[in-house]
Amino acid sequence: MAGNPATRLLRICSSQFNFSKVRFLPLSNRFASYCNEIHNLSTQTHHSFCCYHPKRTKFNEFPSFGLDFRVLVLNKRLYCTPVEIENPSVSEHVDDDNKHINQVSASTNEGFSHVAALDPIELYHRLRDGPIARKLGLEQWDELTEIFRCFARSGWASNQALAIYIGASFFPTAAHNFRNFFFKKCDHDAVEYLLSLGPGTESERFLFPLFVEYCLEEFPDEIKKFRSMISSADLTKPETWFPFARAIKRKIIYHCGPTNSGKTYNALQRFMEAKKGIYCSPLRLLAMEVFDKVNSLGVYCSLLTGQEKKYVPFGNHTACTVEMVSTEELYEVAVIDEIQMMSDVYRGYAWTRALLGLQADEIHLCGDPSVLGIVRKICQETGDELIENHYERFKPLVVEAKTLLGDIRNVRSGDCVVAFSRREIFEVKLAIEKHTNHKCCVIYGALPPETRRHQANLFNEQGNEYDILVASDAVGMGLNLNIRRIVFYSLSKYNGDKIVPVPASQVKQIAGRAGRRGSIFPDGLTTTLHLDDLDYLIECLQKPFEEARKVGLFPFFEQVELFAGQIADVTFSQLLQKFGENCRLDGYYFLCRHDHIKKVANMLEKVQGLSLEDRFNFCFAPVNIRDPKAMYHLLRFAQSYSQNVPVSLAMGMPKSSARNDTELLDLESKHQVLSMYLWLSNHFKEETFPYVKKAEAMATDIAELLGESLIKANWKPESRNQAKKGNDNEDGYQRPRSLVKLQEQKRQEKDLKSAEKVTA
Ligand SMILES: Nc1ncnc2c1ncn2[C@@H]1O[C@H](COP(=O)(O)OP(=O)(O)OP(=O)(O)O)[C@@H](O)[C@H]1O
Ligand SMILES: [Mg+2]
Repeated sequence: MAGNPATRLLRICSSQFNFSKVRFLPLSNRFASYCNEIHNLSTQTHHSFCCYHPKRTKFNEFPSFGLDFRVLVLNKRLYCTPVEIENPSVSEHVDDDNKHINQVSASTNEGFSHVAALDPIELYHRLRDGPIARKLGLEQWDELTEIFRCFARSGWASNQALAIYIGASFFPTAAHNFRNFFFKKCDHDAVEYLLSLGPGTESERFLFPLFVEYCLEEFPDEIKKFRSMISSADLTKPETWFPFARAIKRKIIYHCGPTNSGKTYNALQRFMEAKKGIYCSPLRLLAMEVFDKVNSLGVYCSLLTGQEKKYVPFGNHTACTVEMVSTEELYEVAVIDEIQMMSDVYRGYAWTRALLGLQADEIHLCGDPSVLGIVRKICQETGDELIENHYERFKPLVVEAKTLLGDIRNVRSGDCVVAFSRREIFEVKLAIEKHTNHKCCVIYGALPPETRRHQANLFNEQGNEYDILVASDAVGMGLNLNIRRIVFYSLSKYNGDKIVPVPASQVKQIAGRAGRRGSIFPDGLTTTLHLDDLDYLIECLQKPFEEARKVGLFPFFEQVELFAGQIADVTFSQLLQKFGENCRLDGYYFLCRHDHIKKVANMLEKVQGLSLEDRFNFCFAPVNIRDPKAMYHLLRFAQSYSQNVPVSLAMGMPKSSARNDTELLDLESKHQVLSMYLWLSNHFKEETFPYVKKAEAMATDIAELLGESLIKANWKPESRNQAKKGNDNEDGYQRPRSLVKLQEQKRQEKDLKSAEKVTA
């Protein structure tokens, strides 16, 4: 149906129902304009509209809980409350409620059912001012108790109550008091009507408007408090957070396409031509790759990551990690690489912030099409011009149907074997080096970028024996390596909770590392170790990009500080928790997950004397929360900082490269602590972190030791949590098994069992 939601809504109302009154519950800013429009239309259609809100203030003072709104028809009134965009359309709701109305009117023969048609305000006043209770029979009492019990537990009612600033935590109390109020009065008709409806949806919808009136009258303070809290946790309209960027009419160019299609290359061409440019990378390693490449082409470019600043004199260009980008400087050209990361549950906010906040005449976004729809909407809101450039892969990626037949000994020169855990990576390396003549380089997340780069170079260079790369998904984004074929060792990974299939988008990204244009293998191949996994690989590669429905946001410190002013006596971690529960977001934004931040916040709780801002910043330090040593050092750093004493490194330099996996893990851990020190020195007063030079030198040495260790590494891996035992025996070679297949078998067994149960 054409027209905006308000017009559509009104058309539905006028054509299907003969309403005399339409009543709105408090709504969003955006909804205010709908309301006004409905108001105007009401005069044209001769319907009378009663617009309602708790504080009798203007509509445009109401907050939003979403972009769209939900319409409920109750007792011949239309209730509109905002809902998330993916909820069913207006007309569906109206149709549903139409049924309800029909049911209600079908029972109007009963003497009591006229209460259903009463104005809820009128009915509420009747209850409030009426005489004290009539006696209820035991059965009636029980039934009515059950009806109110259902109401107090109703997710629907609790959700709707947010619109009048009854928070989810207060809702049960409010519902309990409302129940007592109702029982005290026990208006005959209302009770009879409720008993005729019984517990459930219909009684909830009958009670809700009365509940609203009751709350507005009884809980003005709670409502006020919740309202202030809500408005201080307002993350709606994030585009307005960057007024300077809004003052510029920016040109956004979306380089949209699959991997290895030249997106970053083309964006970088414009970057290098500009007088001043910034390149935002998802990874330190990729920022370094661009830094090297651009400088080698004669364009002076600096490097900026959380841990390092390399200023190139006279350089007007910077390659940075996306978290580090400044929204205060002016650029001619900015590049935001891997823009689809906006929808990443943990880090998405950094991309969203860059897109909304960058002050640049031209912003080049490179990525797959998954966030194109949202970028279009954002550009409409910011008023920026959007140009879409679509790309195809230079050469198609070919799937090798033969696979490695479950035998890792079938690897060939130029292969990159991808495994999803550190343990597997070393198992693969060990097996390949033991049973073939190949040597392996390794790349995984816990290695410093310098070591990863060193390993990548060793693999890229021809003429040495290191012709196989064994890597984790850390190899997946944007990097250009000399890979002929990507072999998936498995297609399942541990997601922190359980083993799950690797998502299709990630499989595509990783497979896209094979056969890069300009590399010595321009024709890319991909396959799996196991024949059993091949179907899943093909399925992933064929799957169209899924459109992201939301992109990430995270509050600035100032927003958290404002919120903190509304809540007394909570720890910082509780504060973040409460912010998460109460913040308001527009329909296509979500609040990024921050479990790891809360974990750090909890640990730092015992450190006294840190300001809220210091705490906030410490929580973003890059630390592996599962590594107790790293957590211990972070705590120590924070303690020294809070006492304003120079933060020491307190760490000895390892003498030699690792001789076993424990020593390797120790080197990784030590490097991560140094990296954290450097990060903190860049984010806090420099004088409190006086050992930056020493930390840098140690980090470089450890990265080198790690490189040496990896070349020698021929031991069995130990994971940090030595959970599962490997399946290879001591002497011979045992083929690994397909996890996808195992899972599938398990699922089938489970299905079979439950089917047997059913037939039994
Ligand atoms: N027009 C070109 N001339 C020469 N080389 C090019 C050209 N376009 C791209 N390349 C090279 O092809 C390779 C892949 O290009 P690029 O990195 O831009 O791909 P992409 O689409 O960004 O891939 P991904 O999604 O994996 O990041 C790079 O090594 C790049 O230098
Ligand atoms: Mg790229």
